[in-house]
Parts: sequence; C-alpha cells; structure tokens
Amino acid sequence: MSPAPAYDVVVAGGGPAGCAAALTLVRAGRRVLLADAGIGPPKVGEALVSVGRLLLADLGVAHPVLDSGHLPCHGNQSAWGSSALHEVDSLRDPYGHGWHLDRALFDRRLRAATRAAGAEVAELTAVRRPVRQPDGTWQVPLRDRTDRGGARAVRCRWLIDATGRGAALAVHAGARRRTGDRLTAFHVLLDPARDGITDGRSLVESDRDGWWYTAQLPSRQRLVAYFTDPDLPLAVVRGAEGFRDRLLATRHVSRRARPHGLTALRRPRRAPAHTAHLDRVHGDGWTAAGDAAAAFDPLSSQGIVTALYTGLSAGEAVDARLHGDHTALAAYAEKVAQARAAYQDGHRAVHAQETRWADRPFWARRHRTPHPHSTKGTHAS
Ligand SMILES: Cc1cc2nc3c(=O)[nH]c(=O)nc-3n(C[C@H](O)[C@H](O)[C@H](O)COP(=O)(O)OP(=O)(O)OC[C@H]3O[C@@H](n4cnc5c(N)ncnc54)[C@H](O)[C@@H]3O)c2cc1C
Repeated sequence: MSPAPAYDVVVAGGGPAGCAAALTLVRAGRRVLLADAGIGPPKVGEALVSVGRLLLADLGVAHPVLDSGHLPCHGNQSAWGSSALHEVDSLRDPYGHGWHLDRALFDRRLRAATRAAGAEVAELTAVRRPVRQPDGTWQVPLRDRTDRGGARAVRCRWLIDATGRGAALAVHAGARRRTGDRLTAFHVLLDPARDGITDGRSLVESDRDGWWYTAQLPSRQRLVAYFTDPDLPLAVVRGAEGFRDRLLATRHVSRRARPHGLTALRRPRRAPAHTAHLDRVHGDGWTAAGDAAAAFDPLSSQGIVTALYTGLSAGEAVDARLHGDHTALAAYAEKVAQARAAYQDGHRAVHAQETRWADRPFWARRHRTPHPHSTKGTHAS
C-alpha cells in the first residue's frame, strides 16, 4: 500500500484565484501546497473594484493585502457612445472606493498571507503534467524555476488549476478552452508626470477600432493601454510611433498622457485580453478557478474579483467533495456559469451603447456576439 499523500490539495498558480482557494482550504483544515511559477511578463490588471475589499475580508486578509502601497480610486471617467466625458464617482458606491493596485505587491502579499495561514507556498515553482495514480491520487511533478533548478514530485488527493488564461492543468486533463473573441491589449507605462500632478481617476475612451484605458499607478507611472483585435489592419499600434500617433489622436486620454512626456515612448507590450472559458470547470480529481475557468474582457474590471470569488468557491467545493459531498462541484460549476452569464449580459449592453462606428469590424463583431460588462469607467455600467 502506498503512503498517504503529503497534501490534500495542490493548487497550481499563486494569483488571486489560487491564493483564495488555498486560503479557504487551509482554513478548513486541509494540507495545501500552493505552487506559483512566476511565469510571464508583469501583470497589467490593476483596478480592483470596491467589492474586492469584502472578498478579501471574507478570506481574512483585507488588512495585510490592502493596507498600504496601493492608490485609492475615487472615480471612473469614460467617453463611450459620445465624445463627452461622464464620471461615476465612488461616493455612490455602497462599498466605497476601489483601488489602483501595485499588482506585484498585491499578489505577493496574498501569497504571504496564504503562507501565514498555514499553506506551504512554493514560489517560482511550476506544476508540470500531473499523473493520475491507480489509487485515485495525483503524482504532481514540480520544477524549480530559480537558479537552483531541479525537479521533484509530490502526491495529493485533488488539484486546483489556477494557472490563469492558459488553464494548463485543465487542458492537460482534457477540458477544452473556448474563446469568444481575440481582444488584445497594447500597453505602455509612462514615466511619472513632470509637473508631479496626478489624477487618481481611471479613464476609458472608445475609438473606431477599439478602446483606450489609462490609470495612474502607485509608482506614479501611468498605464496607457489600447484594446483592439489583432487581425485588424492596425500593425501601426505595435510600434512606438504608431502607438503615440494614435494616442495623440484621442481627445481625453492624450490629455492625461501628455504631462508624462511622450517623446521617448517605448514600444508597447502586448497581452491577450479575450473572453474565454472552459467547457467544464471540474473533472476527475481536478477543479479550475479564476481566469483558468473563465476569463473576461478587462473592460469589465471584474477579473480580480471574479478570481477571488471563484477561488474561494472552488476551495469550499473541493473541501466539501473531499468530505464526500458529490453535489458540491456541480454547484460550483453553476456559480461560474452564473458569473459568466451576468458578464455576457453586461458586455453586450455596454457595447451596444457605442454606435458611432457600427460599420467598423471591431464594433460590428461586438454588436453581433455576446460580450462584457463595464465598471472600468464607462457610464453604462
Ligand atoms: C491587459 C489586461 C488588463 C486587465 N485589467 C484588469 C483590471 O484593471 N482589473 C481587474 O480586476 N482585472 C483586470 N484584468 C484581469 C486580471 O488580471 C485577471 O482576471 C486576474 O489576474 C486573474 O487571476 P488568476 O489568479 O485567475 O490568474 P493570474 O493572476 O493570471 O495568476 C495565474 C498564476 O499562475 C501561475 N502559473 C501559470 N502556470 C503555472 C504552472 N504550470 N504552475 C504553477 N503556476 C503557474 C502564473 O505565474 C500566475 O502567477 C486584466 C487583464 C489584462 C490581460
């Protein structure tokens, strides 16, 4: 007889979803290993909507995670459907203001809080292809991504895939990833404003082939992102000059960007931002959460809170399943389906409000197909 597995659950991915799942499980008394590969470029998602604080409080980590190092966001402006600027301020939000996060700090603190709660947290450690054992446990290969390198394997009873948009483990287990569109972000970080003046409100502005987003970061740098479909004849935004020209053609975003100096603009980075989901969010011995389960258009600003919510719910469902409750995972799948349905209703409604370029492919596609809900500053939320 093989020895008992060292862990009840291995969580792959130490973003908001993985940490929320691991925190929930460890608080339920489960032995948890959270492995985060630290893969990929710095994460761009930085707007945390106000309800995020409640979810973090439910997880018992609101204080360490939000205490300092982030900027409050007291309002969102948008020019959407017309060139006039509309504002939604946080005074009308029952949960108070949102945040512009130092995203790396936010994720780091979440992992530190998960470790403090009792989970084993392996940083810079990638989960490879787990192998199901005849006794129903998983053999999970881990690769150390530090200079030390090296590989080891651990055993567990259940796997949670919180690896983000790639959904590496769920896809390996046979689930299919469905994508709704090809939305792509082209983004730059501008140096702090020369006059030192900052505007803490985020801003969204649509144009004929997509939409712009800008926000001040806690570092005082300014994030400027253009969201469009990469198959459109827009190769021009891929280079620094084309990006700057198009940015300068905007009415509102250019005003926020100019004080930061645009002459030495770097070539924009590119990040996938499409809507996607798995055809099933759980299977034999595994469950997916966060972007791995369902990834939303960033216009919604729902990515981080949905990752926290689905991570927490997945943690509860897996704990119940390990207690022998065979209905828990179906109930979890239903929660994910409801979140997706609400998102798609909102997405469709918000895009329907932008009618100025209905004949342009970017907008025609979104008027035809279901899509996102906006709290990222459009007045249509
Ligand atoms: C351009 C852009 C802008 C966005 N803006 C916002 C915003 O303003 N507000 C908002 O709420 N959301 C925003 N989002 C979405 C938000 O960033 C995501 O929804 C959120 O990060 C999802 O959290 P997650 O934990 O599911 O995945 P992630 O945060 O992607 O974390 C996944 C983790 O898994 C790790 N990993 C990957 N593979 C493995 C492996 N094999 N083994 C171990 N670890 C692994 C990665 O290193 C990573 O740390 C934006 C997204 C994009 C693309």
